[in-house]
Amino acid sequence: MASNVGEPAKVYNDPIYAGIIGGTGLQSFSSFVPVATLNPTTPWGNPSSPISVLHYHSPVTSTTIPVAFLSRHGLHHELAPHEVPSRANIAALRTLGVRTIVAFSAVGSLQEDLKPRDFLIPDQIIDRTKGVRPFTFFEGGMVGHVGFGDPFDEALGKIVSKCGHSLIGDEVKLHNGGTLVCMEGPQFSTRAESNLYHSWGGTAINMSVIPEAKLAREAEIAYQMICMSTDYDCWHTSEAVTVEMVIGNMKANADNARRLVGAVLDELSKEEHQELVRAKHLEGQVKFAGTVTGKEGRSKEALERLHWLFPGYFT
Ligand SMILES: CSC[C@H]1O[C@H](OP(=O)(O)O)[C@H](O)[C@@H]1O
Ligand SMILES: Nc1ncnc2[nH]cnc12
Repeated sequence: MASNVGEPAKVYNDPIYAGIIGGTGLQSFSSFVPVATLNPTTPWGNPSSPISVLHYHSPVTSTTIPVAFLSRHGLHHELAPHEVPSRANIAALRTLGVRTIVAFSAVGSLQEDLKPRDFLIPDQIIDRTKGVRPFTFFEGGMVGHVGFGDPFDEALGKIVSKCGHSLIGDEVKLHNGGTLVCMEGPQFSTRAESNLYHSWGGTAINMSVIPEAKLAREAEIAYQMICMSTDYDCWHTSEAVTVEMVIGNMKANADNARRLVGAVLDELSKEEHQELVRAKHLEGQVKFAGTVTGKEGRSKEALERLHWLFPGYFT
């Protein structure tokens, strides 16, 4: 509930089905109305940042929907890609009710056609992280295997793809489909690596989609990343990527990101998408995917953690 003294409240009692994860250059969403600031804790620690509950009023459906916003690298970008507590982020969002996440990322382009400031809705991932980030909820005495052949949610991806009309600027394009390479970082790629990813047909590169997308799948959350191209990495003949380049292009494009989210929320607030926003198509999947471990082999600690995330799923 919103407090009436001008400050956002510290609790919010209604379910929040839609979540936004902001990345580099997108640490807040000031165009929506802040109604609560939540500081949840989880069995996997604290999320990257407080979670802001924002109200979005859709001019298309004349409804107001609550959205949970979380800043991936912290409020001031203090967390490196390998330090992002993705399990806590996804677990905290799920526990608030979130079943649909649109996640933003600044990416380097691996193909000529994807120009800096263009948007990309990827549909595949190549994982080049190094295994140093915690990447599953299922460990320590409870094994689980979820499908990840299509790492993004197809239905949600289609909705986001339909919203390209919201972007302004003659040159700005929204590209549908493509392969996102996720590297470990925090250093950018070598030129040999960048050439390799380009030759593989990778579309873009970042340091964030793994393990976020894997954990969202484990948490039965429909997840789509929206990539904003900021540079041509270093395979291209133009100037090699620098942080200034990334931040500069992100700042220039932040308005477009907000417009795109507005258009996506206009769609998601339609009656016909209510099952999707609640990820009804994913509900219960993990109950079966997570029953590999026989009852005698299940550890009490793992069961307790999973019970927190999926009450009633595992005994
Ligand atoms: C600041 S350049 C590299 C950094 O930018 C991207 O962050 P995010 O995905 O959170 O927007 C990329 O993944 C790297 O973490
Ligand atoms: N070139 C690049 N490599 C990895 N992550 C990035 N994020 C933005 N540009 C990037």
